This record gives sequence, structure tokens and C-alpha cells, in this order.
Amino acid sequence: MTAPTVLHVATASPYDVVVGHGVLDRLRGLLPDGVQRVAIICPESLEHLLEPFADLLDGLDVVVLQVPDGEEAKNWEVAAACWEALGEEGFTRSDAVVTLGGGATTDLGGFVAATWLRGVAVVHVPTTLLAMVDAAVGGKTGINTPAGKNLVGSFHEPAGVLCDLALLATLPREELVAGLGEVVKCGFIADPRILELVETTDPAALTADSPVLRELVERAVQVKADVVAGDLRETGGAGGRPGREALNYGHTLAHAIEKATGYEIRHGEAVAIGCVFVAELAARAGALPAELVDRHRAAFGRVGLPTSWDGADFDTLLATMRVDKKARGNQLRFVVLADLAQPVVLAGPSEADLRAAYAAISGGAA
Ligand SMILES: NC(=O)c1ccc[n+]([C@@H]2O[C@H](COP(=O)([O-])OP(=O)(O)OC[C@H]3O[C@@H](n4cnc5c(N)ncnc54)[C@H](O)[C@@H]3O)[C@@H](O)[C@H]2O)c1
Ligand SMILES: O=C(O)C(=O)C[C@@H](O)[C@H](O)[C@H](O)COP(=O)(O)O
Ligand SMILES: [Zn+2]
Repeated sequence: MTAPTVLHVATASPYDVVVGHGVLDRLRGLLPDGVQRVAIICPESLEHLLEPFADLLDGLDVVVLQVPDGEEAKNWEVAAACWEALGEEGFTRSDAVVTLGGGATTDLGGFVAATWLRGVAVVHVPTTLLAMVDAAVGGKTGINTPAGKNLVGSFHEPAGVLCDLALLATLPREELVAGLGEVVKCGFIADPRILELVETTDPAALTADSPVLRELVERAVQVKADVVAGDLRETGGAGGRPGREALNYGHTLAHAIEKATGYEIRHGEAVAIGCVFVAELAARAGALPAELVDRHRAAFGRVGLPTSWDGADFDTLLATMRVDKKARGNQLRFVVLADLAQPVVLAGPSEADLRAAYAAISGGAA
């Protein structure tokens, strides 16, 4: 068995992301010194994964907070139920939260850890590909509101992240494919080697034990680590470059699509559609060459992700996009590519360009 890879996130509160097979025994080492009690936040559907944790956390008081599965957990009622449970346990600042689940669980659990006593330690143990490569790393936590996705939250960095690729063995194929949406996104914004790997590997061979999948995970985590180390709180990169906003590539439309479907579509699927949309937008408003737009469709499509969508009229989506966190006042802002791995911010594109880009991905439904 290959040794785990340890990737370092060099922010002001640095931490490690451990990637490997059968690495759950590293959990203890990621918890801060002096932790006495651990609250594991985990959806009911994944409680069978809890078994090894009794031994791994032997000697600590462990309480399990059961939360709903997936996006159903990302709301204030579930957060409030977690706060109530922590209160009943008398959870203090020497205690820690461990999240075990997909990105919805790490977002919710991270938010609970960020807000309880104004912040207690959290270690993420992501169980989906998407959470390993993206949600568990970087410290964005949050819940949804009726107005849209992730509109309440905070930046709260984990004390550590444990990516045990063996956990992916039970992940349904469509969830693994959804995770590849964020991986391919990283290829376009920062690491073209990711695209080459995706373009030359049989997608069916990207399974939990695949060395290529492991390389993709490590590369995507490295992209995220580099970006957040440069601009943790999304205030902007050096020299007018987008900084952390680059990680939001494709997300403005993606979040609007998720809301329009009542969160029926997977996040990674919506991101794939959103990336094709901003590629079309860049081709109109900027100068992205047509072959790079085609490469978006080919790369996301190759792994089995959708590259078109016509489930809502553009005005509905536009209204939701106006509360995107990148918007300023009435001005919409999008991350687009000037070229491969060259993300830039496009502020205030014309409505005509937006409608034309949407028409291009929706078969003319604008
Ligand atoms: N904070 C961030 O930086 C960030 C980044 C990307 C995405 N996100 C958020 O992450 C969420 C999406 O995460 P996701 O794609 O992991 O979805 P998810 O958390 O909803 O999990 C998807 C499904 O997979 C199941 N599952 C999880 N692990 C499993 C396993 N090992 N075996 C079998 N089934 C398993 C879950 O029960 C769930 O039904 C969205 O809410 C998105 O906004 C956050
Ligand atoms: O970490 C980031 O920054 C990202 O934008 C990563 C995204 O993949 C992720 O979906 C994030 O939660 C979206 O952030 P939001 O600020 O638009 O809610
Ligand atoms: Zn995302």
C-alpha cells in the first residue's frame, strides 16, 4: 500500500490534508492537542461508516450528532438542532467537531463548529470525491436560505482533513462523477495536467483504487490549497487577478440552477453546466477561442457530466444570480477564462451576452 500524501494548506492557521487508502488511523493526529470530547456530525445514511471511530477515538468522549442526508442538512433548523445538542453535552472550547460525510455535511458541520462558542476545532473526514477535492478544504462553511445557496456561513478553517480514498468504494457512480466536475474545473482554472489526465483515461477506470483518481485528487487539493493560501477570505488576488473567486468558476449559474431544481441536481453536475456557460460567455464578452469552449464540453462530457440544461427561463436564473456573493450592487460579476489556466473577473457583462451564452447551453431557451 502506497504511503499517504500530506498536502499542506499554508494559511495563517495552517493545516494538513492527508490523502491515501486506509488512512483513518491518522484522525487522532489531526485533532488539536488537549481535545477531550468529540462530536461526530454524520448523516444517518452513513452511520455504518462510524464503526472504526470507536477504536480510533478510544479514550475520548464521543457523541454522534445525526443530521439529514445531503442538501437537506444545510439549513438553520439543522444547525440549531446541532447547537442544542452541543449545549446539552456541555461542549467546550477544548472539544472538537469531526464531520463524516459529503460536502453538504462538511459545510453544515463546519458552520456548526464555526459558530458554537464562536468557533471550536473541526476536522473533516470527507466521504465523497467532491468533498475530498473541494468542500472539506479551504474553510468555507455554510447553509442555504430560501433566497439561495450558501447565503449564510463563515470562513472557518479545519484543523485537518482526512481523505481516505477507500471510502469512495461505496460511493454511487453518479456521485463520483459529480465530484469530477470540481476536478475538471480545477483543470481549466489552474492545472491543465488534470485535463490531460481526464482526456486520456478511460472514465470507467476512475474508481476508488485507481492511481489516476488519486493523482486527480491530489492535484485538485493542491490547486485549492494554493488558491486559499493566497486569498483565504476571497478579498482578491494580487495584480487584479481573481484570487479565491477563481474557485467559483462556473458557480454563478450553477447555484441558480441548483435552486431552480430544488437541489435535485447534484452540485458537481450544475458546476459542469455553469462552466460551459461561462466559457460561452467568455467567447462572446472576452476572447476565449472556440476550441477552448469545445474543450469544456468535451472534458465535462467525457466523464459523464451534463453540458447543457434548459430547466428554467433565463429571467428566473438571472434573479437568483443577483444574490451571488461575487455580485456588487446591481452588477453581476463572473469568473471567466482569458485563456487556459488564466481566470479573470468579468464585471457587468451585457444582458445580450448573458442571454446568448444561456441560449448556447440551453438550445435557445433564453
Ligand atoms: N465549502 C466548500 O468549499 C464547498 C466546495 C464544493 C462544494 N460544496 C458543497 O458541497 C455540497 C455537495 O457535496 P457532495 O457532492 O459531497 O454531496 P452530498 O454531501 O450531498 O453527498 C452526496 C450523496 O452521497 C452520499 N454519500 C456520501 N459519502 C458516501 C459514501 N462513502 N458511500 C456512499 N454514499 C455516500 C451521501 O449520503 C449523499 O446522498 C454542496 O452543498 C456544495 O455547495 C462546498
Ligand atoms: O472554495 C471556494 O472558494 C469555492 O468557491 C469552491 C466552490 O466549489 C464551492 O462550491 C463553494 O462553496 C462556493 O462558494 P460560494 O461562496 O459561492 O458559496
Ligand atoms: Zn463547488
